[in-house]
Amino acid sequence: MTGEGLMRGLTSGNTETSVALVGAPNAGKSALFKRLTEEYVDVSNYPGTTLKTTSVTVGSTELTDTPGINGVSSFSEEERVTREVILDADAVINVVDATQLDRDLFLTLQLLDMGVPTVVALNMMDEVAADNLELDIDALETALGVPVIPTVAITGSGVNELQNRLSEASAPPSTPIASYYDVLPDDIKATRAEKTLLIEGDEPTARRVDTRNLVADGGDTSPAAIEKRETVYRERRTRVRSIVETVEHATTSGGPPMKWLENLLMRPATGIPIVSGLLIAIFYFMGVVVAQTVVGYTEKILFGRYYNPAVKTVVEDILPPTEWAAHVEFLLINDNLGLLTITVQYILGVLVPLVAAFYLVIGILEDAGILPRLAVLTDRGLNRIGLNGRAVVPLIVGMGCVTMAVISTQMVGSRRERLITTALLGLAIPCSAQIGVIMGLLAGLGFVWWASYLLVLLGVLGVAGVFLDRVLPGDQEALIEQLPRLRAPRPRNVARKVSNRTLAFLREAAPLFAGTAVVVSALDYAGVLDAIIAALRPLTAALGLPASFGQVLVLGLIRRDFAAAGMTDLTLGAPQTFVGLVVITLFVPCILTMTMILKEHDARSALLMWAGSWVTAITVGGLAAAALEVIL
Ligand SMILES: Nc1nc2c(ncn2[C@@H]2O[C@H](COP(=O)(O)OP(=O)(O)OP(=O)(O)O)[C@@H](O)[C@H]2O)c(=O)[nH]1
Ligand SMILES: [Mg+2]
Repeated sequence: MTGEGLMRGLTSGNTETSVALVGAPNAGKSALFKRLTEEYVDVSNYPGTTLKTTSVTVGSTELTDTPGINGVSSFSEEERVTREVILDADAVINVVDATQLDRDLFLTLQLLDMGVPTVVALNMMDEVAADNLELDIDALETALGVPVIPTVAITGSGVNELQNRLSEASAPPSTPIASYYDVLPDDIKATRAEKTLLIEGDEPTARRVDTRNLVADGGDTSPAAIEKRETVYRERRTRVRSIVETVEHATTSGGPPMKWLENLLMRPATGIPIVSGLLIAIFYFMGVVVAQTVVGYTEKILFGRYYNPAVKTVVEDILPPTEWAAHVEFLLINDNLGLLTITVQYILGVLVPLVAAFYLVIGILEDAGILPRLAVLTDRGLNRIGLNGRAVVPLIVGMGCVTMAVISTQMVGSRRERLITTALLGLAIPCSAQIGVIMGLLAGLGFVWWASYLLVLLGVLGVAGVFLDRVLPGDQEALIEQLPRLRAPRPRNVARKVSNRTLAFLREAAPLFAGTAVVVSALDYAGVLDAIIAALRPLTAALGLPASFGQVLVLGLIRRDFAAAGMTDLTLGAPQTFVGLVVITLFVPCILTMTMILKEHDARSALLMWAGSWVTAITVGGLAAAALEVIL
């Protein structure tokens, strides 16, 4: 679209007109917003994608994308946000899902009752035919008394006409609700919108308009007000039903095309096997294909064989043979965390593939409408450890890569649950790099050791989950998911998301990680790491392990798989190996993960998790060593 006004007719002079896209969750508001403004916003196949408003000015029109709502009352945070935008807007584009008229027209009628100038974008028109429905658009236009424009936001069909007819935005001069206005005091100073909301018992409106005469006491939630609201709602529902009956007709029998799959997914007997299969596939793709094969290649071949040696040669050639240059050289190209070598390798060779793969999988799940279903099916089990079903993806992803999982806690919802998920991930979920080595060592010891290891981990996971659930303030958040229909993911949308999110992630994470790496390198150079190894001697002795295990732990501060690999270099008996493996699994997250925890949470939580891992690892390891002493 070009720079002329979005609403050609409504625009008067240079003053700006504000137009808001308003509609039910998942109706396609953001997809339409993208079409109208060419501005990137997230479009996903689940309700609640948009949580904040986004505004863009095109010509002299400011267009705002809003969080989805089912009505203009002020109950949830999203409803409050959208309500304010509606009250301030000169006009709204009411996005209606054409396959959900019964649900969506309630909001439409409410907007019209409020007298908000409205045009209706009748979206998802492509799915109407697939659902074996037929809509009489002229009849709908007549019934509503405002323009109704059929659209398909993802293809852009109808968008031009929508722009052309925006100037016709209007509301009928009067609607059935007007008959209730006389219950309000005569001298009340309120707009038509405010009067409507008052009758419906909207609290912020009651506070804004002087309602002292309106309700004697008991505020706006008095029984009288609630009764009015219910009457108004009931009548509006009746009007919706009668409109739907006139405009919607079924063509042939049969349901939406993916309905059978939706049914299979929601029935536990079939849903749980399908979802388990899916989770295994995700684990395999992220944990094996990407975290091991792809990253193995980028790390060992691209960086190990070509990039790092080349950079080293160049740096060594350039720097003069002086003492200060030796310091600089260490910071730049040391083999643990050199700023130009290993740090770049971690960011580009490890993080980028992991993060992009994660966003790819999530993008596909989001677009297909699978995420909310995964959450619903796993909700029960996760409730026991203070989480809800939305934590399932991070926990699975964690077995691939804990760093990636910490990022994926973004989808968990409440801060409290994100903290619990992150803490559990950091504590007791080994990442794939570790799992490989650990499984190898355990396989050598035999099944009993393997099973005991698993039991210890699950025990720690359970205890830690229950503990955090108890001590963290706040309540567990119930999972309320409206299930979107299943749709084929759109490659372009997924690709766009992957690149946008990966770049955004890199911009934030790369400097943070580089900073951490320099600090750790400096500590290493100053001999602090060696001092730590020495200081750890009493601890390793208490665990019944040789002093060289201290070295393993210090490697583990940097990367967990370094620690695991370090274990293979030690010659230990079965009980010692077992204790050592338990300790390095529960031990602190790697510095890449710590960087992410720092980015996603606050410094205090990150430090607590880090310290908590030390304590847990040593305590559980010590207990295991003591128990083995008694048993064996
Ligand atoms: N088939 C079809 N799919 C559409 C159409 N418009 C949007 N979608 C898809 O519907 C889903 C929801 O689109 P969004 O634009 O994110 O919906 P929204 O109204 O912004 O949703 P919230 O932000 O959650 O309130 C996405 O998967 C879109 O690709 C359409 O006209 N036809
Ligand atoms: Mg949206």
